[in-house]
Amino acid sequence: MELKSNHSSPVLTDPIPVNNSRLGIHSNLLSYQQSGGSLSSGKYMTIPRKKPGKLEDVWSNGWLEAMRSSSPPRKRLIKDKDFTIEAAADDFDIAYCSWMIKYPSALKSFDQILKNAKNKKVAVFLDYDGTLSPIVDDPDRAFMSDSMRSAIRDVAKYFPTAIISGRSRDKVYELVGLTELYYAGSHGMDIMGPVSHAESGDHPNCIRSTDQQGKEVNLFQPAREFIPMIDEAWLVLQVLKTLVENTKDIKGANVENHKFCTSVHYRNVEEKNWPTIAQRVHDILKDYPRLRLTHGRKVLEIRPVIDWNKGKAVEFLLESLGLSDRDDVLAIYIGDDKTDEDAFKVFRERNLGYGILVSSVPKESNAFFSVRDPSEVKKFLKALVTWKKFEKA
Ligand SMILES: O=P(O)(O)OC[C@H]1O[C@H](O[C@H]2O[C@H](CO)[C@@H](O)[C@H](O)[C@H]2O)[C@H](O)[C@@H](O)[C@@H]1O
Repeated sequence: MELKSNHSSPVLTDPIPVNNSRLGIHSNLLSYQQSGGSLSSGKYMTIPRKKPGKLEDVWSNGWLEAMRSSSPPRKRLIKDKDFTIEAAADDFDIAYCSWMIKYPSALKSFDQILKNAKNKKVAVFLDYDGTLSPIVDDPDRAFMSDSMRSAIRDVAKYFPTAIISGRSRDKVYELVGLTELYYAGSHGMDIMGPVSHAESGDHPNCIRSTDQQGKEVNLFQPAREFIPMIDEAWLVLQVLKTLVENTKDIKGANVENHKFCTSVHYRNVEEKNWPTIAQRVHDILKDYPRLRLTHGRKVLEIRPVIDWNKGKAVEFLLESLGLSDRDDVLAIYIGDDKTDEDAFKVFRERNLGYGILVSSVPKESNAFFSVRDPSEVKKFLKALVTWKKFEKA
């Protein structure tokens, strides 16, 4: 892929070397001294023992409601004054079908999508978890199937293709393992792309580096225009350590390091302990005004308050690829999570192309179309490739 933009965002080098063994740290795998010096001196920071806040905090600010509604079960619970019953599959299917009037199947609407893609340059943006890999209990085992990998490899032969994930860039690259793609990690705050043209290296936003296999790549940290990212990575590292320490007694809690953001998983935490985990995170964040919280699928995501998200990352990539503000470009974004809504919104507002929501339950979205699950994502990607092959032939 060719990088052409004159986007004003400068680029930083990797500020803090990421030690891969620290990715996906489980709460009880990282030990701390209770007191000590600073991180930079190689010792441990002091983790203040704080007075816990009140549980009312997380009720009143809506965290618990958001936690309960993330990743809803397939069957709906119907609540009555005296009893709770599971809605019958038929009722559920009716609800899903009426929802699909608003968000039609991207597979069934494929001809309509193609009609608009004709004679246009298509760019493909893909979220990772829940989109390319099924949601599983252990984030370290969210593997993509070989057939999905091969579908994406084919897509990248014909279209500029990027993976946009909340995970760290290194982690998502490790999971996908294709050198020909762009990878936007930490919700787009850390972008890596293939070196395909000599001029890419001259790009003002880009520095040349090598990936884990020693292959040359281009690196971008576009949010630098807002704030030095090295400071943010430092802040996230501090909060990560405190989060690990303060959640280690909650069975099933898992804190992941994504370099510019961090995730606190509660998928494996008993629901009765969700208020506790929410309150602990809330108490810690009170001391970090430069960090904010967003909700994902049974995960609390902590990231810098900077005005950067998956939507901005898509805009940045399109511009960098010379595909911005052009009538002959159609972008497609496929994602399943709340953070993907930032991208869907940008797609709608700027008429960039089509957002496709991956969901097997009805939910409100800024996407145009829907698919049920990663297997339908794969079908869609394969169909795109088949169309392009025939168009070229
Ligand atoms: O932007 P994404 O690529 O969708 O990343 C968002 C989060 O994805 C991962 O968590 C989710 O998937 C896990 C594995 O299936 C699942 O166990 C978890 O409950 C989901 O929230 C990742 O582990 C998180 O760090 C990302 O923030």
